[in-house]
Amino acid sequence: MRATSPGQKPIVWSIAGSDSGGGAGIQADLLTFADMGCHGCTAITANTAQNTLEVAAVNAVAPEVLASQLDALRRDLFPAAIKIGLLANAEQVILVAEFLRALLKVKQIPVVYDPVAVASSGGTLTEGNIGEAVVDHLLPLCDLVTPNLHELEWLVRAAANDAGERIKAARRLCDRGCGAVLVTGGHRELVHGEVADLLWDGNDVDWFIGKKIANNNSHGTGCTLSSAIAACLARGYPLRDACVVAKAYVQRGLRLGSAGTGSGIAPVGHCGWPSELRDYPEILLPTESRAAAYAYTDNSWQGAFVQGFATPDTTALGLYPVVDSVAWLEKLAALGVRTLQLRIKNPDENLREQVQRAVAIGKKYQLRLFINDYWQLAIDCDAYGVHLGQEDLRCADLAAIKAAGLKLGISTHGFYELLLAYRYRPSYLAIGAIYATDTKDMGGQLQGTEKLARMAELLPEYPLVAIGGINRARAPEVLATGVGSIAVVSAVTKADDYRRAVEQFQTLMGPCIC
Ligand SMILES: Cc1ncc(COP(=O)(O)OP(=O)(O)O)c(N)n1
Ligand SMILES: Cc1nc(C(=O)O)sc1CCOP(=O)(O)O
Ligand SMILES: [Mg+2]
Repeated sequence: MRATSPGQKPIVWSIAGSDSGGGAGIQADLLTFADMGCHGCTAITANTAQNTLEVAAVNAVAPEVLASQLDALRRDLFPAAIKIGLLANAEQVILVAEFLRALLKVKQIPVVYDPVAVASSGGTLTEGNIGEAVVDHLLPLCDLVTPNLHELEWLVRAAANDAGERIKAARRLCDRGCGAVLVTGGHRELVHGEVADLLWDGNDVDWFIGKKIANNNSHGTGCTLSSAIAACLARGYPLRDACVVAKAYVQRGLRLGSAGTGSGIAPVGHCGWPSELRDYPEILLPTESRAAAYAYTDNSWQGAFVQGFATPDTTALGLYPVVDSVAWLEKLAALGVRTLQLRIKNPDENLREQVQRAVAIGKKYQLRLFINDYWQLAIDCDAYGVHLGQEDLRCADLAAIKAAGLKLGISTHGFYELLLAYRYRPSYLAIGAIYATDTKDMGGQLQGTEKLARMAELLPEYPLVAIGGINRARAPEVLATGVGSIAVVSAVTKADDYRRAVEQFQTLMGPCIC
């Protein structure tokens, strides 16, 4: 992973309380920002006297003390994201809301609010009930609010026990004006052994499911989660990617942290970027049977949930040109290219015949030939494999694709989609767009090689394909991330000399995997 010099680190503010025990609050936030490659700044709202057993005192700072910290930061260290934690009284809530309102007029910055009111040791942290001030003044300024179940119930004044109640409460909170709500489920399991967090973004439900870890080092998990999300947002991650990476960071801290610090609930560990897949949550799919326990229904998802598609003969699929005609397939197959895709976006009445001819060429040259989009035709024509996008997963008959023995490749754009697609255990996972491309409008969903390397690190043995804006000059940087295949459209089909382009890629990747 490339080191980032201090000057390049995104700045993240934490407006929160100090935990003298070093487990939660500002202390946890700064450790988290550092682990996630951000520079942390703080505006301290309260000086809490805490250890792992109790909250002995809260000691809110005076409004002018809080305001002077915020003003100093605004003048020099403008943030890329803000995390808000403990606000000790209604006056502080209103002060922070007014400050934010002015700041957000200068520039839109993601704001993540962890509505801390009660410490994990059970001690109350606020002076009086600040719930009304929070809902009226602060929520409308927040992009994400991250309550645990107690905090959710406190803010909406309703029970949030079963899955249906949680979804309803999250929707009600979101209706008060915040962008999204992430409800952490650590306190009550819906399915034994599973810690499920619920994301409601105003339109869709998502459940992120982690394995329960029975260690006694969970102090500061809420602060750490919200700080990790803020850090990821500061780094430009989309919301869902930020949530799953942050959940993995906390899971890693629970797994690797030390349970022996203090004699009560020990601090969660801060153990660096989550580089192991086992810490990442499973994305719940509405088609799987346990979705009922999470009240997760979505009629736009059809078909059965199936896992485990045919594995290719190698994890390194090599140079992978994506072309729009049978003629291109034949020309490239003749040059020794082994992995190819037929991607016809404007089909005419001859589509079936084109797929049949493509499959025949595939068999003649023993290609790993994937048919894009047309999974039914691919099955009918006995193709080697099919490539599907995220939207296709809702309606394609994946059970039929698997039963027919076809290989399945799935497109992904970021951590969330990667984890979602991985649930199916497809034959390969494509990650894009790595760079800007003129071939397809990717709506700015660019991954870059740093993120690609993070994703490749999670799945070291899995067939991974990088796609989007890759040319001969960029290929070494892409291959250095650990992916075994590069998919290209224009670098081959728009090359002045496609033979030379293929030869150059083959030289780079080695003939054995092409
Ligand atoms: C190898 C590879 N990766 C990604 C894509 C994109 O597929 P999809 O998201 O289905 O988009 P379209 O190609 O259908 O526009 C791909 N085709 N191949
Ligand atoms: C078809 C396609 N899918 C992408 C994805 O990220 O899913 S990027 C892409 C275009 C790739 O073309 P080129 O090599 O010319 O940039
Ligand atoms: Mg497609």
